[in-house]
Amino acid sequence: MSLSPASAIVVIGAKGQMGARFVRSFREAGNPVTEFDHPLDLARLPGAVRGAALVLLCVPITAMKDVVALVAPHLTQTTILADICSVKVQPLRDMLSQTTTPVVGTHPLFGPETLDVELRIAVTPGRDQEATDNLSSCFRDLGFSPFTTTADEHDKAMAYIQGLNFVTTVAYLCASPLENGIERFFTPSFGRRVEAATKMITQDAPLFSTMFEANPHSLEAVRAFRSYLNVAAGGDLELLSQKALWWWRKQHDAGGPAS
Ligand SMILES: O=C(O)C(=O)C[C@]1(C(=O)O)C=C[C@@H](O)C=C1
Repeated sequence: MSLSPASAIVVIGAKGQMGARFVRSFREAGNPVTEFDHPLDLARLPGAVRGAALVLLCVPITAMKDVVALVAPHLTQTTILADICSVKVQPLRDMLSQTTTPVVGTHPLFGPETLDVELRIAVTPGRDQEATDNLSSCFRDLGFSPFTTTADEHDKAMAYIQGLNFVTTVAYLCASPLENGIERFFTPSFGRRVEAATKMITQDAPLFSTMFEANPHSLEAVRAFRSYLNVAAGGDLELLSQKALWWWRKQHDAGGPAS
């Protein structure tokens, strides 16, 4: 069954910031949306799930297993179960192990307030290719830009894009002297770095810590970073700078960065 503006949608975690964003998008497209949040209304849940074309789990990764256990008995062969967690290997495992019906993993690569940029969503097939295709085309109709990947490729990339971004930012700020009056020495480029880190550290730190723990590639990313810090400690910044230039040259290069 393909998803259309007439399809009934259930959003669990609807009062969370991302859940609320998806509720709004589906409603604007005309979809009837039934909202659930913590604590789950177990009297309403079975009927809503049975009549839904899509059950979208917008719950923390730590709650995934328990929430899937409550939803799974009411899923039908025509209902797609999907999540929006920032890692994909573990949530897909939680969904697949407790169901026999269509499953799709997704990760919106933006925040609840992101506007004015391409809103990309990583989509990782779980069970039933048609469900992946349907959900991707539904996201496209809502104005998002979905692309398909595997759970492992996703988690590996996000260990660097999100995990290492967080780890290196907190470690860098901790390593910098925490002294009153240091603001006097701020340069524009350092100011931009602190500004870019503000939401991550002041609001999203628990989210990033949870992602780090749940991503199987986190430690390998930290070790890779540490090996480059060792090169810096040996003084070879020329080598590091040359290698880092790959990020700006990669449009022209066929391969990856020179090792
Ligand atoms: O709020 C933002 O602007 C975000 O980008 C949020 C952000 C991120 O910082 O990486 C946080 C978690 C999601 O998995 C995706 C994006």
